[in-house]
Amino acid sequence: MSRTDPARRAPESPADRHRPALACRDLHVARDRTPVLHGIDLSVRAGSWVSLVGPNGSGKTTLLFALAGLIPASGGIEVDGFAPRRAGRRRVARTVAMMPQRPVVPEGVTARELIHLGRTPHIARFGTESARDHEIVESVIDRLDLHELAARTATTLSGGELQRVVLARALAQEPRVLLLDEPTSALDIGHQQQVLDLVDSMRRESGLTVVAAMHDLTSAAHYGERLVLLDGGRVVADGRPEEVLTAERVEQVYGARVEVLARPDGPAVLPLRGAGAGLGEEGAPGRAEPGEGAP
Ligand SMILES: Nc1ncnc2c1ncn2[C@@H]1O[C@H](COP(=O)(O)OP(=O)(O)OP(=O)(O)O)[C@@H](O)[C@H]1O
Repeated sequence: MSRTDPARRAPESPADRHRPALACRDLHVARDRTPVLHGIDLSVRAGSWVSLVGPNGSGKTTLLFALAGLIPASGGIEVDGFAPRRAGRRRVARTVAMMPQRPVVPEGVTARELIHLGRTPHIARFGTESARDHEIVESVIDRLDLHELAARTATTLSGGELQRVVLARALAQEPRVLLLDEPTSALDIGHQQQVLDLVDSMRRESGLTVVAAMHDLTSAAHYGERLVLLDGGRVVADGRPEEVLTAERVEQVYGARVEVLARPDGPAVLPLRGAGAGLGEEGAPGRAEPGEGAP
């Protein structure tokens, strides 16, 4: 790892580890004049990973946008000691990076140029990129194994390829707080593991604070030391993964029948097939008619 590796940025002191990197109090947000978030209280310790879970439309993206200062909200928000809506855009962007679910990609830029955009808040006005900026970008490309994609036009990348490039842009930003919105939704299982492990190693190495909205409850539980469950724009459970993820709660909130297995890395959530599934279905494995196979 080079000296300019983003993971090596500004190690946190022990005191830093106990202060919240991110906090909101009685947060209310409306989209198109419709109330979406109803009084969210959240305090996230610096250097921790909080997984934000909840059904479609429960308000995860809206909460991430509000925390990043990208949309108006009433109530207090503090990120690394300042209110993002009152701070300048450069200051916010030097502290918070957001990896959106639906990235907007400018026409005609290569993947490498897109990743370089992550350095913008660190470059002086009217200034140019330094050798260090280039080293950071190359280091991120290296860690996410993006060499083969770097020269490609970003709009031609597959959904999963683009998702990794957009994460690279967020990491090149060297944030103290990383907000991830469904960071692995388009990735195969190998790349999911690569991306989540990389973010987790950066969290451990440099005290990066991670808040990640995730639909995969098992990954959310294995990487997050804390789960915050949203439903209808309210926090309905907040705690350690094994406290939040019970089969009863998943059924109540998601309407899903699951089995929750206790695994060494945390709970694993296994969806169960619907009642009657697999009984007498054409070609279903293990299909057996009464009496069939009897000696
Ligand atoms: N720009 C907008 N205008 C109007 N309504 C919006 C807007 N953005 C979000 N909403 C609504 O706000 C609610 C919360 O949406 P949000 O995207 O925050 O949910 P989510 O939990 O991230 O959902 P998903 O898991 O499907 O991504 C939804 O009912 C959504 O339709």
